[in-house]
Amino acid sequence: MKDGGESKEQQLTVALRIRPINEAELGEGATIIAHKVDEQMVVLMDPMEDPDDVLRANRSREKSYMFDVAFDYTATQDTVYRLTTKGLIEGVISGYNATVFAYGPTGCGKTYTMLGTDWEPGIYIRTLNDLFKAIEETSDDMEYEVLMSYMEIYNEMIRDLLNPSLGYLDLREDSKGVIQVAGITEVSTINAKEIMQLLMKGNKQRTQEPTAANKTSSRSHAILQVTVRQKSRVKNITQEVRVGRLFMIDLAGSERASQTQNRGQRMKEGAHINRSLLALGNCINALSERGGNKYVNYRDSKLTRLLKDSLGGNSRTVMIAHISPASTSFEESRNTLTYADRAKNIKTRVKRNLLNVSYHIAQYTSIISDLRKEIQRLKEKIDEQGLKQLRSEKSDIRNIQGDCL
Ligand SMILES: Nc1ncnc2c1ncn2[C@@H]1O[C@H](COP(=O)(O)OP(=O)(O)OP(=O)(O)O)[C@@H](O)[C@H]1O
Repeated sequence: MKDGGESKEQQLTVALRIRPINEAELGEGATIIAHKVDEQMVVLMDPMEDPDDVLRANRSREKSYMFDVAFDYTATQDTVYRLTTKGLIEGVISGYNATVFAYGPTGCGKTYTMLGTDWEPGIYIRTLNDLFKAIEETSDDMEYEVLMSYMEIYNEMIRDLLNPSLGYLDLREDSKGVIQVAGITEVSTINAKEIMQLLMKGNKQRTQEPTAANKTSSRSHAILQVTVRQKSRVKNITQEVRVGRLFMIDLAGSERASQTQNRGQRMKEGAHINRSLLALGNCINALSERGGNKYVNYRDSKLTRLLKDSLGGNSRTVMIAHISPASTSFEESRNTLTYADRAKNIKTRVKRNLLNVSYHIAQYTSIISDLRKEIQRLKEKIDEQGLKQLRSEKSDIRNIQGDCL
C-alpha cells in the first residue's frame, strides 16, 4: 500500500442515544431519569429531582458530559444515521477508513441502531444504500469494486456469517500491520439489493439468545466490513487505486451476571462478552490518557485486535453509546457515560489508502516467485518419488530374479 500523503489527526466522534423506557422497566417500578432539556441531555442521579431545576446543575455531585451529539427517545433512525454515519461515506469511497460502533449495556438499543427493523432500518442498510448512490453518482469517471464481509466474534472465536461452514477463522497481520481475517468470504458486488440480501442471510446466522434483560440479546459482536476500491476509468501507467474500508460494528452488550440471571452457556458467553469489552475499555482508557505514551494492549481480545486501526490507527471513528432512561439502570448508564466520555479524547491519524500500478506489479512478481518455488518443490518431489519407485521396481526385479534362480 502506498503512502496516501499527509495524515490528519482526527478525534473520535462520540454520540449518545437513550432509548424509550420499556414495559419491563416500568413493571419493575423504574422511573425515567434521562431527559432532554433544551439541547442538553440530563441524567438525574436522584429520580426525585426535577430535570428543569436549574439549581440542580450547580450541586457539586452533579457530573456533566459533553458529547458530539445526543439523541433521546424522539430521535428517528434517519436522524441518528445522518448525524453519526452519513458523513463518513464520501471518505470511504475515496480511500479513507472509517468505523462506526454501537456500545452500551445489554438491551439498550445497539442492534436497533445498527440493524434496526424492517420498518425502521438502521445504520447498516442506510449506509449501504447511500454508499451505492454515491458510487452511482460518480461512476461516469470512476470505476468501483465493493467487497462485503460479515462476521461475528462469539466466545472469542470468529465466525463467517456469510459462510458459517468455514468454521472458526484466525486473525493475521499483513506486511503493513493491518489486521485481516484470514479466509473470510468477501462478496463482490455493486448491487445494493444483493448486498442487503446477504446481510439478511448473515443476520439469521448471528448468535442471539433470550436473556432476562433482552429477549433477543446478541451474544456476539457483529462486524460488517465493506471495502471500496476506486480507480479512474482513464487508464495510465501510474494509475492509483484508492481503497477505503468501513467497519460497522454492533457490540454485544455488557451485563451484570446477577442482573441477567444467566446460567451455564449464557453465563460463559457473558464472561467472554464482558472480557472483550473490558479489553476494549482498557484500550479506550490507555488511548485516552493525555500524553499518549501509555502502552495499549490490543492483544487481549480478538475484538480489540480487529479494532486496532479503528481506535489507534488510520480511521475516522464514531462511537454511539447507548443507555436506558430507567432509574434501575443508573449504574450501567453511569459506566457507559464514563467510557464514552473517555473515548472522546482518543485521536486517530487519518490517511488515504492508495495502491498504484507498481504495487500490483510487486504483488504479481511476488505471486510468480511463490509459484516458481512451488513448481520447483513439486518437481523435486516428483523426482524423489520417481527415484523411489525406480528403486522399488529394481528391488522387485532383483527379488523376481532371486526367486527364479
Ligand atoms: N430507540 C429505540 N426505539 C424503539 N425501540 C427501541 C429503541 N432502542 C431499542 N429498542 C427496543 O429495545 C429492545 C432491545 O434493543 P436491542 O436488542 O437493540 O438492544 P441491544 O443493546 O442490542 O441488546 P444486546 O446487547 O442484549 O444485544 C428491542 O426490542 C428494540 O427494538
